[in-house]
Amino acid sequence: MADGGGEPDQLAGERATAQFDVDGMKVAWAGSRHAVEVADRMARLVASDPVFRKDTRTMLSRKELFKDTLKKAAHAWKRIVELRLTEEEANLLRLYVDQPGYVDLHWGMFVPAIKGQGTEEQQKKWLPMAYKFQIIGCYAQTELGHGSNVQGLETTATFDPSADEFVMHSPTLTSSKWWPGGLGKASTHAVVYARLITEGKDYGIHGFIVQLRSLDDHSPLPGVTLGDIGGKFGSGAYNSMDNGVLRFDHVRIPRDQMLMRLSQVTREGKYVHSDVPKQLLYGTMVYVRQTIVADASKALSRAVCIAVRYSAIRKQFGSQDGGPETQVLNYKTQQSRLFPLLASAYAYRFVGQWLKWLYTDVTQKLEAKDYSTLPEAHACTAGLKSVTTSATADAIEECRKLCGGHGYLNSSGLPELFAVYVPACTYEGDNVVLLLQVSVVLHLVARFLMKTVAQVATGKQPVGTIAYMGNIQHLMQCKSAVNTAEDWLNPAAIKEVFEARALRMAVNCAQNISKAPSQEEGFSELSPDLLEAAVAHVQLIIVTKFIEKLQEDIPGPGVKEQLQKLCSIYALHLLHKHLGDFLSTGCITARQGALANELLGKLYAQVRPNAVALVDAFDYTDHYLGSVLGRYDGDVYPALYEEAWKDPLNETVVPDGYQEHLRPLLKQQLKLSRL
Ligand SMILES: CCCCCCC/C=C/C(=O)SCCNC(=O)CCNC(=O)[C@H](O)C(C)(C)COP(=O)(O)OP(=O)(O)OC[C@H]1O[C@@H](n2cnc3c(N)ncnc32)[C@H](O)[C@@H]1OP(=O)(O)O
Ligand SMILES: Cc1cc2nc3c(=O)[nH]c(=O)nc-3n(C[C@H](O)[C@H](O)[C@H](O)COP(=O)(O)OP(=O)(O)OC[C@H]3O[C@@H](n4cnc5c(N)ncnc54)[C@H](O)[C@@H]3O)c2cc1C
Repeated sequence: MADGGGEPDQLAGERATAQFDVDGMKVAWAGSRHAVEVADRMARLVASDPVFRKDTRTMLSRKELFKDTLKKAAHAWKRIVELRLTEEEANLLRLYVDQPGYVDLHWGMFVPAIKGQGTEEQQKKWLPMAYKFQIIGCYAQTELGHGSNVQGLETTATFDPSADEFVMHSPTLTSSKWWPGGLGKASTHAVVYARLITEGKDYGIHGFIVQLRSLDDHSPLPGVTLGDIGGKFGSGAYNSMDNGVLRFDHVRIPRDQMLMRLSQVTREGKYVHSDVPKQLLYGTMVYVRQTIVADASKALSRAVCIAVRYSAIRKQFGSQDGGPETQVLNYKTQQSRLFPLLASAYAYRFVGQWLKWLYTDVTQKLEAKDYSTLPEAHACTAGLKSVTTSATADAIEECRKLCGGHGYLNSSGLPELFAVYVPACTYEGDNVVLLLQVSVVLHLVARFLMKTVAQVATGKQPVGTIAYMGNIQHLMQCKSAVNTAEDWLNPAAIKEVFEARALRMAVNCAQNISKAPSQEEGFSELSPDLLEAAVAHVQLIIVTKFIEKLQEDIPGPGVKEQLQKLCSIYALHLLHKHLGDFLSTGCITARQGALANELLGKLYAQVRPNAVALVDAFDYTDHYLGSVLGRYDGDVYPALYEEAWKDPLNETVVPDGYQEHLRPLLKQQLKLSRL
């Protein structure tokens, strides 16, 4: 259709210019041919089922939206059972249903908490019921008064040896559980985090399985107060989730409902701690942070897919002499805003795959009672969760702007995507609080290295993602050898400057902290700098994992070449954005910074003919994208026009309220004007 400038064939033309094998890229993105096939099958299953429609979601009231979520969750479960889907297939089906709801917390946190913190006996008792949805569970940790400070939680679980029971109690208003997803209306059970008190002593935070609602009529059990905490940011979006409030008034649970893998309370009330680190109590959060990194690439790639396709369709200016108008994707400014986001989507995908591997490796080691890699798992999940979610939230908003006015319409899919995504910067650990955790590690290592720099060759070397810090003697004084723009294509040149920048920032902080009256004061004063050092370290991890991915065998004509360009764009756009860090730490000269920028411009031009194919490789259905601007066929304008008429405001030609408020006003003004 050429009417008004919308040209669906435009996307076919774009696809024809691709210089690589899109199927091969789909495999690189998904991780394997099998993963592409399963994802594709599940996405189509959801897209073809009318129950899973979501095009009018933002127009529903909160109550309608919540009921719709219950319906979709029940229908998804029915399909999972009927089709005997595997765990992998079921997870994908839920992903493509794309509506936050209680099931996310049931599978994502309640089940993992019992698996990670329950004894074998407890797992045998509770997991089969959870697997069959005979009970629905949530993760009730955060309270009205404390979220980040887990050790500050106030809910109590006091052991009563006369009854062999714990008494769960909310002693203050601020001890009310507040935020847990699925708690408000759906869950029958929760893993509740509370202060364990036995023999008159407070042993700190522990997990307990608590039944909240009757399994007969869903009413709250005696002593339990429950409700939803109220509407949240945006229309549709996370309002499908019943984030809840919970108060206990001396509610009794059997002793064996304390999660006892890490520590136990005996029949007599003795507290016994196993030989495992107490931090394993936080294991569910580590697991979820790892999944959140993988989710960042999904959310970002959706936004980028919409913005790239629409930018290829949208035309503005350039036709004064009667010639064709310019596709906005051809504007260098559009490319320099959009292509780093495209590159980031791929970067987060690969670092997410690596983090999943790391998490699995650490879990296996923990099972063999090797706890040495726990701090690395904590720092990597915390840091990557923080950096990828903050950047993704910003990027979705940038994609909205890249789509001009139409990006602000709900039918573009971008406002809802942003509203659903942005709390990822806060939940599962506020991003600043998590980065400070990373900076503690960096500071300790930097301080240790500064002290031992003379013996570093013989001393204990840092390992894992901080291994580069052991190369302190070289990295503190090296100068980049880049001399031409193309020199920046060398991954070793990139890695060296990213390592030098991260290490020098950490060492600068450690030096400044050591000048403070106390380490605590120094840490507090320097915390804004420590955050930046932590970001530099995490960006280095992402860059390194992208470079390592490119060392693997990546089949398909042109696939690796495209990924190499994206890797360079990812790293060099960070270099450009944080040029101040690179210059002030003396890693590069201003000229080398300018050369990096020069290369970026050339790389954008090389990516341009491949842009649409690079987002096609995400393999998203129109249903999952949920955007008239991002449609696969590019038929944007008729779809926008049609979508407008679905708005409830257009159900009548003359609006409700005309008789009461518009007509009298107009009549009054008419009378006045006749006077
Ligand atoms: C798939 C599901 C869909 C997603 C939906 C999302 C739904 C959202 C759910 C939630 O939000 S659940 C609630 C999440 N809450 C948080 O994330 C709270 C954030 N706070 C914390 O994680 C921690 O308390 C803290 C801020 C990291 C630490 O605070 P503090 O310094 O007071 O620590 P301590 O508790 O005293 O421990 C210190 C010691 O432990 C190490 N450590 C901390 N966390 C971990 C961990 N996760 N794993 C391993 N180790 C950890 C920390 O580094 C210290 O070590 P040392 O220095 O003593 O060696
Ligand atoms: C949509 C959503 C879903 C959620 N789901 C769940 C759930 O299922 N279960 C559950 O238990 N919880 C859940 N939560 C709660 C969530 O985990 C907490 O909100 C989160 O951990 C942040 O804690 P907070 O709210 O106490 O923030 P605060 O810690 O009060 O943060 C407020 C500000 O203080 C700053 N700050 C705090 N501490 C420090 C520090 N030490 N140094 C510097 N700055 C600091 C933060 O950076 C932030 O700017 C959910 C939250 C949201 C928004």
